[in-house]
Amino acid sequence: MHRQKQPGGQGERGAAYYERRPSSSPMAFPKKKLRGLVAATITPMTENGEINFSVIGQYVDYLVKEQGVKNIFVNGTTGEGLSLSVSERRQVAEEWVSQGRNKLDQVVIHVGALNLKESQELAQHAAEIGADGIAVIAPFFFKSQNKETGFLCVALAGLGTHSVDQAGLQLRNPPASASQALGLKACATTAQPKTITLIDALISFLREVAAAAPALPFYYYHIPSVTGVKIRAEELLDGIQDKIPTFQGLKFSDTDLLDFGQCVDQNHQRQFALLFGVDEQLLSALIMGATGAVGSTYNYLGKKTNQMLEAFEQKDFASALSYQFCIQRFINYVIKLATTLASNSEIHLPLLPKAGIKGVCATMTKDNQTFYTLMRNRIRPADGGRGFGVSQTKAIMTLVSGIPMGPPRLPLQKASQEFTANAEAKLKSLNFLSFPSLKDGNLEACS
Ligand SMILES: CC(=O)N[C@@H]([C@@H](O)[C@H](O)[C@H](O)CO)[C@@H](O)CC(=O)C(=O)O
Repeated sequence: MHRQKQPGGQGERGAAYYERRPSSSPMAFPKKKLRGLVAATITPMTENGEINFSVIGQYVDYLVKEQGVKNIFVNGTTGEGLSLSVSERRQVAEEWVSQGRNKLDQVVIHVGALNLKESQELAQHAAEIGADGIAVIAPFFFKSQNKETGFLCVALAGLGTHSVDQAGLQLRNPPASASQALGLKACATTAQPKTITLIDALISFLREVAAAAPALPFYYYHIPSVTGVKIRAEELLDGIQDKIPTFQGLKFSDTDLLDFGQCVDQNHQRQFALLFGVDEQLLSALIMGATGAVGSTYNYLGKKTNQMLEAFEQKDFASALSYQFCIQRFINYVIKLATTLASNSEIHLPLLPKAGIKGVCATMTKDNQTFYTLMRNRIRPADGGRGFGVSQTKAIMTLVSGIPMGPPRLPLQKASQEFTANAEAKLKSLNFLSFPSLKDGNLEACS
């Protein structure tokens, strides 16, 4: 990033030191492609839930010096972007850009929101403060839907082109009487159904946001488990640059490797950055052709994951696999731990002792066992639907980095002390608190 202090910046803080790039100027291609690890940054908070800007400078240094991570993704899922006000999102973006100057390679700001105006405002702001890219999730309250909009009537002599839809009717095969009533006699026989797909509608939204920052690379942030917008990313990619000229890539936070593989397969000219977002499966995605990765664990397992990338690069697949398995052991442990603790603390049933569900089940009737199993499977932390969420990431990062990340915003709940103690013991047993190399004989620690 090449930012200079300049007077007249329009940052939220009225700061005079943000380089301004006119957001209407065309993007200077080719821009340096986003590669390698990208940490999905946490938004540090004080114990009373306010943003703790004071530690962001220290956080940048930690990522660069201790984890070897020089790209960041701000205000995403891990950063609780959707739990912050627009004003807070602007301030957080400014602080990361400012603190990252001359230290970080790329700062991508997630500007997705439930409404277009806010997204556009944030996109424009990201351009003004000199961010390196913007990313957008699919809006998930009013989701776009597949919709047949009616009938395009083609080549109607004497009538021009009309559609039944324009007249407010949505009939699949309009009877002649309907067409006659509309004065569209020829339409009934020449009409073609016109379908606006969910993807078309989503792209229309994304295009409008991208247009608000035409000088910035644009990334689509695909995270269907959280948004519920279950499109196939490969379909979105088809011809995308014709529709969004600033499109530069995809952040793929999903486990569907068929879909991801097909994204890579159609990226013939290798023009897009295809960034994988499921940290525990990164090696599989690298084999498929991922060009980089965005994730929460790179905040504190960046060094370990970089070792995996290096081994992969050198075609030392056995070592790469060992690193991936080590990382999986930790993530798998945390998923199970968080899920079990959530079950124990959220079900207030008289029979539940400290021993946990397993212990209870041994002494239960079959019906009760089934009930507990059902409850256990239903209970998940609110963030992401699985055991690994923002609360856990904040607790682990605090532990590993020593930088206080604070609690998450409501409705998320702070991870319990029990969680933190167990996670710490696991990190120690895996030697993850000192990040040694596998090649130095630490394989045992991971096994
Ligand atoms: C659902 C979720 O939060 N996924 C994480 C992963 O990094 C995830 O924490 C990790 O793979 C552990 O499961 C990222 O994809 C999210 C992310 O990049 C972001 O915070 O924007």
